[in-house]
Amino acid sequence: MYLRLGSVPTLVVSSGAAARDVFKHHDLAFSGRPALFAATKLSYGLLDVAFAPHGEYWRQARKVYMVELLSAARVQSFRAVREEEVACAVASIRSHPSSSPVNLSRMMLALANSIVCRTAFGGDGRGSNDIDRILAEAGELMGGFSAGDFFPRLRWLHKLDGLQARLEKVFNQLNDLHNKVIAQHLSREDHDEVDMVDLLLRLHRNPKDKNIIKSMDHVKALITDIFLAGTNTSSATIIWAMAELMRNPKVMERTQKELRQAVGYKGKVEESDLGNLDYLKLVIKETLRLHPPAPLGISRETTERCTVGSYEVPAGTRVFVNSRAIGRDPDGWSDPEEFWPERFLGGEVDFRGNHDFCFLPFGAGRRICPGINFGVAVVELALANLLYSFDWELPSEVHELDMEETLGITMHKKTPLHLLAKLPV
Ligand code: HEM
Repeated sequence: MYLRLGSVPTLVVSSGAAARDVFKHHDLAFSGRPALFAATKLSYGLLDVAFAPHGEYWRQARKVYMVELLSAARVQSFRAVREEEVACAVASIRSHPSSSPVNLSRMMLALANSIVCRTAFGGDGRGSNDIDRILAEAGELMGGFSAGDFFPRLRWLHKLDGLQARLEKVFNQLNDLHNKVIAQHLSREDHDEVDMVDLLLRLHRNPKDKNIIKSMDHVKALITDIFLAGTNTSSATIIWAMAELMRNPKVMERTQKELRQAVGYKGKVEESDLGNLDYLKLVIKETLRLHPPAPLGISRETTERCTVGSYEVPAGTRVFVNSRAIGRDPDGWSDPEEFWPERFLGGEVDFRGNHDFCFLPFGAGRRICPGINFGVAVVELALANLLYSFDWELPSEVHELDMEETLGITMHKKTPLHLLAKLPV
């Protein structure tokens, strides 16, 4: 679909066939990102990965993520943090009166925030309402509408409409938070537990890598990315999965049966159990097909002119890959609107867009999400423990769950998910 949004030519990729053409034949040309108003400020002038223009800095900074911060081994090293935080969330649900519904949406966002906070900043990650508030505001500004992004010549308007002032305020709060955390890290002695700030400061001190992490602004920008890309996406996925399971009791029953048989009576699901939970993994894939938490990804921009199908796409075109529409494309999926995890049996469809490009919850190509291991680890462990530890019921006044979605960079369930948690008999 080709549109003109304001003065910006815009292409929306909304079928598996079009996505295949883009990512198989033109991935390089589609690897740019537009320099959006809020993102440019909050990323310290595009020193992050998610919004950095395609080029040498982005390549090197992304390598820092892939090798140092988000590799499978590094994600594994944060296992204790995930297990402790999930256990804490389960304990808090247990202590909640069973006759009153739990606000799972709020709880899962707090859980994702604590996990990301502890892996990035160290410490206990809790009692950080300030961080949650700053991140929520920053995320809202990143995903919100800004006229200057569609009429670049009118960016000066944001001095008058309050957007610039709001952005400055949130940026300063974020920056103060980073300064505090960095100062704490620089002043402490050698210690065993290593967090992401430690790793980036080490790279900053290492002369070999000095050309990548040149300044503290680079450290702050890379950590900001992890927060903004890693919290809402994981919590939204857990909530959509729980909502679908409530609407599909047979799938719920099968998932819980698998879990309780595989884990037995030990009282909690540990990461070492996840390898035996094949059906749970199908449920997560099916959730991401129907409800990709970043349904339009992060907007891209073509770096050169190219031809997609029979259409000329000029350089500088803004591009959205609509993974929500692609996941429901009737040419790629039978009964696409149905929640049916068994469709993924056989396992050849993975998260990396290798199924005729009909399943792209993490994007595809050079700019595919580098946080897949991290995000999936959080979603699997949290969901497994919620389903193992409790039987879930709708509050008596709710007869059917509404599945309305929010608009924005992250697609949440519009009304928070409130459920009754019962201890299994
Ligand atoms: C369920 C969880 C997640 C989903 C569904 C998700 C989805 C996405 C999507 C759709 C993109 C855009 C890719 C593209 O342009 O093709 C993206 C990019 C990105 N994600 Fe994720 N994400 C998740 C979790 C995470 C986590 C946990 C982190 C970090 C800890 C992370 C970090 C990033 C970064 C840095 C980018 C930008 C990559 C680049 O521009 O090179 N994401 N993600």
